[in-house]
Amino acid sequence: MKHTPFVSKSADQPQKLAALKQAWQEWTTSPDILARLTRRLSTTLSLENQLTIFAEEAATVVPFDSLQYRHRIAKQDFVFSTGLGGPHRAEYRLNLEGAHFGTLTLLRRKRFTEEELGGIEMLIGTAICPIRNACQFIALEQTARTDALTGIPNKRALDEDLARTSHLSDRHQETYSLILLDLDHFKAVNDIHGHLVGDQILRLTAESMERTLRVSDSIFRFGGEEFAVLLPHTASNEAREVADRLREAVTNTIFERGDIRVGVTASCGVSTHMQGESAEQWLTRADEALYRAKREGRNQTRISATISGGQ
Ligand SMILES: Nc1nc2c(ncn2[C@@H]2O[C@H](COP(=O)(O)OP(=O)(O)OP(=O)(O)O)[C@@H](O)[C@H]2O)c(=O)[nH]1
Repeated sequence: MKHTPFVSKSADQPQKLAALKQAWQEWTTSPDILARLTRRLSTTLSLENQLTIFAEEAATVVPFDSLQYRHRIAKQDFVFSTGLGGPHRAEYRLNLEGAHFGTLTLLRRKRFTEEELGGIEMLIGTAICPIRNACQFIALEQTARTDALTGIPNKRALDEDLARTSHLSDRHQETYSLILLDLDHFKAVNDIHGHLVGDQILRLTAESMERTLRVSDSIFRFGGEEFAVLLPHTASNEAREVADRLREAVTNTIFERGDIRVGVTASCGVSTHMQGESAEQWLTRADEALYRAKREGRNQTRISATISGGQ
């Protein structure tokens, strides 16, 4: 067990505690803008909230017409903008310890004075560490939602999106379908050609599926050789067509190296969200349909039965 040393009370502890109490009162009620900005920024890791706070506080000392921020985080553009802009701009590249954390621009109809520019720099100097933390938090969240092998969203991302989509489907009576696609006899591919070839086929499969889908559709790596596709505004018949197109794309994806040519087929299970159904129940129905596609010979699509019937 870890030994915790006994800490003796120092004689001046009451004074220290009183000083702490006073510092706390000053900290929480301080009219000092930098203290207030620091305190407010420390309450959130959301980059959007931080930029809103920054804009609010900055506007109290340097009025502006628009604040814009842009940064590319984890391969995605993050853009934030308030107001309508103006011809004069004060633009800052946010750099800290050799890394870049976006570009922040203030726009105004009236020219900025030197004093105002100095003031903005002080505010940015105060905000840059929290902004760096928020950028890194977004990047970490993105990594946690991404499959390392294929670079597409992973099962965690699917679970989150399915829960949100079930909710949306119930609230707005919108039609969402889910496809589970599983490569056929993939174990044999690994056994015959090795795991590295198997990995490459999984990457190629993900790429060709992505190319086949609409921008509004989302693809996930659900498990080892299993993918999921979420289709908004899509009923089961249309989803079956998409599933068949995906299977065709997979079949046409051939791995080639030297004399080796490896192709795979895929089976699909489709389910369309039913009112009141949980994400888990929805996913289970797609999985049952996939199981039927496998059992009935593979390289085919099966649709989960709904109230109006299925096949
Ligand atoms: N190369 C590679 N193989 C994987 C990965 N994840 C899972 N697999 C393999 O995928 C195979 C899945 O095998 P099974 O579950 O028996 O399924 P199957 O051989 O595709 O057969 P059916 O699904 O019934 O058609 C196993 O050999 C796993 O090792 C991966 O990331 N890379």
